[in-house]
Amino acid sequence: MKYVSTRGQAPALSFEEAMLSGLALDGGLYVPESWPTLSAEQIRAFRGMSYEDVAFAVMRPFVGDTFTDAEFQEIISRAYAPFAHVARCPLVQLDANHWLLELFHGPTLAFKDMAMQLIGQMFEVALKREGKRVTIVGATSGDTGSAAIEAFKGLDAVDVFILFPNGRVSEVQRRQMTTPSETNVHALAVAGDFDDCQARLKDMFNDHAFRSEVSLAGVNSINWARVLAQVVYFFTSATAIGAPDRPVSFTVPTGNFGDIFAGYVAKRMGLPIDRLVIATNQNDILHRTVATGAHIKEGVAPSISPSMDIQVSSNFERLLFDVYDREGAAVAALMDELKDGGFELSQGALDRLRAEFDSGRCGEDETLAEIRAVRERTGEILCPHSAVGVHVAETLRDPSVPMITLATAHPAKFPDAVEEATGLRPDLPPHMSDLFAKEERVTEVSNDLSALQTLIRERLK
Ligand SMILES: Cc1ncc(COP(=O)(O)O)c(C=O)c1O
Ligand SMILES: N[C@@H](CCOP(=O)(O)O)C(=O)O
Repeated sequence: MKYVSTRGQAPALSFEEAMLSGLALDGGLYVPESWPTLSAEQIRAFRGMSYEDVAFAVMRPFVGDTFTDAEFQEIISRAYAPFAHVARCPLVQLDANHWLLELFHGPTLAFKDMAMQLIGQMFEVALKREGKRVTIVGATSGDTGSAAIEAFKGLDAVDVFILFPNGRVSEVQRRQMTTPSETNVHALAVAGDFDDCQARLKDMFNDHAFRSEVSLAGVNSINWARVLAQVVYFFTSATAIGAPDRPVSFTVPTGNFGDIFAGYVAKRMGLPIDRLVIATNQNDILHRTVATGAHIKEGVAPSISPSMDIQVSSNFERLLFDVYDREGAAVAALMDELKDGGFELSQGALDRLRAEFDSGRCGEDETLAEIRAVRERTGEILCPHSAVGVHVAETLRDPSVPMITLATAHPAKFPDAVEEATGLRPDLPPHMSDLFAKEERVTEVSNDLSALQTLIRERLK
């Protein structure tokens, strides 16, 4: 399996090369050159299998000869061992035909662990074998950063720098990033929003001299391996409630479009998904795009679901590549227009988008009301991101088709919003009970590429 850039101007790479290099040299994102498929019989056999065994079967066709089967099985088993739930990500029933997929039982309490724990193991094996050392730089609106730090802290072959928007993550998220004492971890509070952090990260990748000087690597969903690992739970959850013998729909709280793109990949691989529903908070560029065909940036407005405070949705580029018939030049032209504010989808591309995706938006008051309503109706306590998902799912779903909404973070990461909605302040689990007692280590930086590069160079000395 080879990986090609969405902008069509970078060399095709193997899985290992794509994983270790992150962004393509032409500024595009790597995608598989074709979508491998699984038969209905293969998918049906996932029922009753362990998460790890399904993960192996789903991801194997993408990995090529980067890992032997035995090596890959070992990597998967080490990745999911620290999860607090035997199912890794259990389904919880909300009503007769609506389920929550709880993706927050990993060490940092967000769905990012589902992929990041695996990537940590894959990087470790690949770097050891190649005798390489890398500098990981990540951009985060709160959850990717803590998951990356957890997965890579203390590793000899890696330094990890995380850019987060100063003052725009929850206190739990910030402390998860600033309290680890391992010296290979560097938390950088950037004067800007998440889009600024992600833009500076991409600038670093596009500065080819800097990129090779520091052996830059990325673990955001820029990295194909991140998206791939997230495909697995669409299979485990859908087969648990009857796929492939009945179609299932998914609602995904969306920001950078990585998680829902993973659902799209599962569908391309043969999983019978009826609708993929994009759920946004008030930062609703993706909802506006589906509704109107115009993909126009507006400023990021801070919300109570801060991890989705994103207007430049990186992985939307991967979808554009497919809906524009895999023409890199067309995608590159759209990305140029986006720098200047946005673009209009062609009618053909919009039709293809709407053939797969529905979308909805959930405002601040609706988010609080949804947390309250679900608590009263079912006893479940949702984080604000998951509440955005449930609200949109309830508004749009066809009651005759089973709906699975992704619950992307533990409510204790966002206690203020949960308390405002329900009067209850959720507790952190025991392994994080000393989070507020630990000393923080953080560097405040301006939203400036060369300042960031200088800081990274100095820290690496
Ligand atoms: C808790 C939470 N929910 C939802 C999202 C949105 O996921 P994606 O960026 O893959 O669309 C994120 C981060 O992006 C998140 O941290
Ligand atoms: N919500 C994310 C934003 C980055 O997304 P990624 O999937 O590209 O890593 C976060 O919490 O950091």
